[in-house]
Amino acid sequence: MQILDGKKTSEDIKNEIAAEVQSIKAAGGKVPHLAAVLVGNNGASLTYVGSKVKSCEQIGFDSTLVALPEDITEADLLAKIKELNEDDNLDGYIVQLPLPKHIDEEKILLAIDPDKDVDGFHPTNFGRMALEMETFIPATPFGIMQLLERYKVETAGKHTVVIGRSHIVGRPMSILMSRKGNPGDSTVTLTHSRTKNLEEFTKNADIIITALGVPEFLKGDMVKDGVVIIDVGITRVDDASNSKGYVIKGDVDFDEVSKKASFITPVPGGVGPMTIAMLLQNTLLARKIRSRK
Ligand SMILES: Nc1nc(=O)c2c([nH]1)NC[C@@H]1CN(c3ccc(C(=O)N[C@@H](CCC(=O)O)C(=O)O)cc3)C=[N+]21
Repeated sequence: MQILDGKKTSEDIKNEIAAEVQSIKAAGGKVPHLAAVLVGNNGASLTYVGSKVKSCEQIGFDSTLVALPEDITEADLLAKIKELNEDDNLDGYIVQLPLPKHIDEEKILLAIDPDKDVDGFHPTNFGRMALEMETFIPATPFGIMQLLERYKVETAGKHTVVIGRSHIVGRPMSILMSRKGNPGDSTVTLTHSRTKNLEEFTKNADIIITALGVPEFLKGDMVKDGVVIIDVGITRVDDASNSKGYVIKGDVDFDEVSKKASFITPVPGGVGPMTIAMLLQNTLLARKIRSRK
């Protein structure tokens, strides 16, 4: 069994990006600039946005945190987005999800300039991804593809079972694994909350990608020997014995499933850190595309 080490791999990727930033600078070019829009102050969102800002500093990007009040109106948020779209000094930005209930998420995502949409959530970019064109691949799925590539996990002709059909993880993951190329060329089954006899699928899977948010859902008797496990679940579970007051749990019962797996991602330290690295990779791509224009 081999651990797919997202912490280490994300550091490798960040070092590669940092080296590119140095050569951009040496050539007198402009360094990439990423902004994150955060509405309200949800604890997990704050942690995540904070580590993005820290990573930007670490690799030499410019970064801006746009913190807005929980009760901002949809019109004011749209005005802010227009401002970011028009800011020639900014290469890419993300609007941290979920947004407060009084704001229409779809309306916001549609307002983001696709050229600055480093999350890859705009329909233009999602469509480009499905059509195998150059675009911003959503960071979490992109990070998973990088882990599979860098650890040389075989995916061609394999049966990949994705659990969960979210627009951010499950749905794009199912598309990426079925695309031509390596990693890819997989035969994909996309399962979800209405799937009957889920175990029939997981027991026959060569690769399982879970994005469910149910701690330790996937048990040892639900998988076959040699399976490849990608655990995208991150749920904070209260734990008074921990100094933070919580522990982070994945969708996979790691103790049980790791005994049968050929490769497995840990939680924490698996897919999570990769998400941040790939957001930075997308921002570098945004800078390159803008410098061509
Ligand atoms: N517009 C937008 N784009 C996103 O990509 C996006 C989002 N909104 N909203 C929330 C989710 C979640 N997400 C995570 C990224 C990294 C970790 C991460 O680094 N996790 C660490 C643990 C961090 C901790 O202590 O909580 C790990 O797994 O090792 C977690 C979660 C990005 N998301």
